[in-house]
Amino acid sequence: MEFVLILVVTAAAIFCLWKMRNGWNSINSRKSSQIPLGSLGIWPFVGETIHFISSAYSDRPESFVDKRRRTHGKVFKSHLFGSPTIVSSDAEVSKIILQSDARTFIPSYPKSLMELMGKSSILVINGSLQRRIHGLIGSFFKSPSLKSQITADMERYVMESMGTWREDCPIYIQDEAKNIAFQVLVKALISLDPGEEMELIKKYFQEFIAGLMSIPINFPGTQLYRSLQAKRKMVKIIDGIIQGKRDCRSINPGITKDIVDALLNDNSEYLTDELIAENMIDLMIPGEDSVPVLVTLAIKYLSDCPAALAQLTEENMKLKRLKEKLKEPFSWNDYVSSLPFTQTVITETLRMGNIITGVMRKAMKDVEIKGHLIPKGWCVFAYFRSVHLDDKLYDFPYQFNPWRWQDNKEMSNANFTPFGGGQRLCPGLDLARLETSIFLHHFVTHFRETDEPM
Ligand code: HEM
Repeated sequence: MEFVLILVVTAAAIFCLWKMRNGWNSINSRKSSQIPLGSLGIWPFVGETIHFISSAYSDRPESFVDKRRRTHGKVFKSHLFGSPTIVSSDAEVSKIILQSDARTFIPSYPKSLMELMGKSSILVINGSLQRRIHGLIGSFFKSPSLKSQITADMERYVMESMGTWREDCPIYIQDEAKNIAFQVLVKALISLDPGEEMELIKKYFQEFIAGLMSIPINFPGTQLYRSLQAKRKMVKIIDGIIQGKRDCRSINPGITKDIVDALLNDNSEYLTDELIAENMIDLMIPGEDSVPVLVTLAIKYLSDCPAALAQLTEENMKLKRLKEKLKEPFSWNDYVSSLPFTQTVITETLRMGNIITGVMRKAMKDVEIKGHLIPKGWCVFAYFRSVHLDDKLYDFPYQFNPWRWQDNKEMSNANFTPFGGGQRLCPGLDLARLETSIFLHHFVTHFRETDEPM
C-alpha cells in the first residue's frame, strides 16, 4: 500500500513538473509581460501551497496574500493546490471574476472535493442548469411559508438546546449552533424532523465531510472511499423520501413544503431524482458549517466589545418586551428588520470573520482583466479577506465596529462580498442572517455575561 502511494505521488510530481514547464514556456512565449508578477514556488505541484496553508492556520491568515500584495501588487501569480493561480485581492478584478459566466471561468475545487460533490452538484455545474437550480433554491428560500416555518423551527431548536445548558458545564457554542443549523437545514431541504433518521443522516454526513479535504485517492481504507460510501447511503435515504413525495404528488400535485418539492415542481428532464438527492447533500455543506462559524464569531467579537454587547442586548430586550406585550410571535421580518443593530453586528462579523475567504475559478480561455492576463487553464482565486481588511477601505479594519455600517447601507458593493456575487451569489444569505439573528436574540435575552439566567 505504502509503495503504491509513493509511486502515485512520484508519478504525479513528475507529471506536474512537466506540465508546469510546458505551460510556463507556452505562456511566456505568448504574453509574459501581462501575467501578474509573483512566484510559482520552487516545488512542482506544491508550489506555494504550504506557505498558503500555514498562514491560513495562523492568527493572520491574510499574511500570505498581504506579503505578496506589498511586493507584487494586488493581483499576483502563485501556484496553489496543484495549479498555477492568479490571486486577486483587488475588489474590482474580483467583481469581474464573480460576474463572469462559464464561458470565461468555471468553479474549481481541490480534486477530493470535486469527486465527493459529484458532477451534478450545484457548486460545480455551469450554464442553464446551474441558473435553473440556483433560481429554484433562491426563490424557495424567499417564500413566505418557508420563512415562517424556518423561523419557528429555528426558535424551537434554539430554545431546546439552550434549555439544556447548565452553569457548571462549559458550552461549546459552535457545536450547539452546528446541531441546530443542521436540523433547520435538513428540515428545509427534505422536511425531516429530529429523530432516528435525522441522527443517521447526521452520522453519515460527518463521515462524508471528513473527506472534503482528504488525499484524492479512492481506495478501500482511504478517507475518500469512506466518505463516498457515506454519501451513497445518504443518497439512498433521500431517494426513498423523493419516491414517497412522488407518490403523494400524484394525489396532491404542486405542493411545496421543502427544497426537494421546489425542484420536483420543475418537471425538467434534467432534474433527475439522483441529481436532486445528491444536491441535497451538497447543500448541507455550506449550510452546516458556515452559519455556526458566523454565530460563534459574533459571540466572540461581542464578548470583546462590551459597548456593542450592551447595545445589542438592549435592542433585543426591547423587542422581546414589545412582543410579549402584544402577545405576538416573532416573524422572520422582526429578526431582520426590527433589529437593525443586530444586523450591523452580523455584517461586521461577516467582514472581520471572513468565513469564506474567497472563491476559486478556472479560466476557460485567456482572460484579461484591468491589464492582467489570466492564462487559459490557470486558476484564479478571488481573495475577499484582504479586501475586507484593507485599511484604505475600512478605518481600523481589525477593530470590531458594527457602528461603521449604521450610515452605510451599501452592503452589496465590490468591497464587501462575504456571500460572493454574480450568478453564484449565495442563495442562503438571508437564511444565514436569520439563523444568526435568532441565536443571538435568545442568547442575549436569556443569559448574562456572568452566565446567570435572566
Ligand atoms: C455565513 C454563512 C454563509 C456564507 C458566508 C456563504 C458564502 C457563500 C459564498 C461566498 C458563495 C459563493 C461561492 C462561489 O462563488 O463559488 C456561496 C454559494 C452558495 N451558498 Fe452560501 N454561504 C453561507 C450560508 C449558506 C447557507 C445557509 C446555504 C443554504 C443552503 C448556502 C448555500 C449556498 C449554495 C447552494 C451556493 C452555491 C450557489 C451556486 O453556485 O449557484 N450558503 N455561499
